[in-house]
Amino acid sequence: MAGYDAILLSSFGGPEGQDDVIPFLRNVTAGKGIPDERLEEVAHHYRHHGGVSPINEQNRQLKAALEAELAARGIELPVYWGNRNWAPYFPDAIRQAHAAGDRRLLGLVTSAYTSYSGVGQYREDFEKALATTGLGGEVAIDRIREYFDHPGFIVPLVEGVDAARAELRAEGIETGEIHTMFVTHSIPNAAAQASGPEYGEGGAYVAQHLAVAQAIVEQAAADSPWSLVYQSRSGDPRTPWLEPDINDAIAELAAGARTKAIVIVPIGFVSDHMEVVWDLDNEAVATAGEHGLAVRRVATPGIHPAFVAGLVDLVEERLNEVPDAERAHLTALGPWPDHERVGASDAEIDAAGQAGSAA
Ligand SMILES: CC1=C(CCC(=O)O)c2cc3nc(cc4[nH]c(cc5[nH]c(cc1n2)c(C)c5CCC(=O)O)c(CCC(=O)O)c4C)C(CCC(=O)O)=C3C
Ligand SMILES: [Fe+2]
Repeated sequence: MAGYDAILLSSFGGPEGQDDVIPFLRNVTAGKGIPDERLEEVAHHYRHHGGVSPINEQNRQLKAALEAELAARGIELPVYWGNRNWAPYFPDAIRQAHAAGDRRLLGLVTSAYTSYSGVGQYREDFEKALATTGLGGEVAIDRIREYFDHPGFIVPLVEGVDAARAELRAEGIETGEIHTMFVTHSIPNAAAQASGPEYGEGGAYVAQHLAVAQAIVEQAAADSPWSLVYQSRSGDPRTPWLEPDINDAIAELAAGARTKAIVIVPIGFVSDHMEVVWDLDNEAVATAGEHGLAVRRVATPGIHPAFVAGLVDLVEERLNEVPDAERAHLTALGPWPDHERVGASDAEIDAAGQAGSAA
């Protein structure tokens, strides 16, 4: 059995009051060239919600749910929580783990797909946090694989699609009149390509989302039209990002005679955070209404028991060093490979441990 001492729940972080909004946005956008206009617009989304992003509370709940599931399975691993952009920050979480004697951390990232934001940047975050704390020779962080096609992630979405379609049919809308619209975060075309050029146009990022949409359509037996669309673009307007935008896609669908309702399925995010409650529940739902379409927005996995259980399955997969051939996955792309360790080697950890106990 591979040795791990603890889980590091790793996330984005969000503001928890009006005074946090601008400092948070400065953390997110440091050196990224987001236009001021876009920042003001995004600040307004947070301001409208009292300056509070839902994401931290969702992570507190996820941490508690993971702890309960681990305890129920008799797995004695503490869960630490660290973020990229807001407290509790990664260096604090790592210091806390180290102080408790925990050295080998298994990073559980709240991001299901391959992208710079979801993978490369977390790796850099871990490296920076180990450098900041000076613990790079004593603490190791292994990261759990991308879990976009793990049943724990897909099953809650299938349930949501089923329920939304049943509701619409109960209102007299026929199956063929319902369009299932899968939506994820737009990223620059070049960034999508860089996520895995061997996967063709749009790289691994687009390939993974298309595969997830297809898997959900199959499992939900949603035999009506569907598409993959994008939300929340930012950056310089002259830079090409993944399209179509969800609002444009809704307007185009409404122009045809066939569609009477859309089911919006946010497959890009693991919880209902600000991009979901603002860009989807506010803007996209309003766009659908303006075009006379009925609309349902499916919940993200959040703390659905199947998702929590799936995450703990992913932890067990690493603890038990389960071979690739036996790893759960629902698309032909999976199981996605594990990542290289960040920080200390086992030999360094053992050596530092002995030095510590000798002192
Ligand atoms: C792929 C992806 C994920 C999913 C994977 C992952 O989880 O990482 C994600 C998650 C999130 N993004 C979030 C918030 C923001 N993202 C921004 C900016 C950007 N995101 C991008 C992509 C992604 N973002 C990109 C290409 C940019 C442009 C600048 C850049 O190249 O980085 C900005 C700046 C303003 C703006 O441009 O919108 C904000 C405030 C929150 C927290 C929400 C809350 O508070 O509830 C979460 C979970
Ligand atoms: Fe983002």
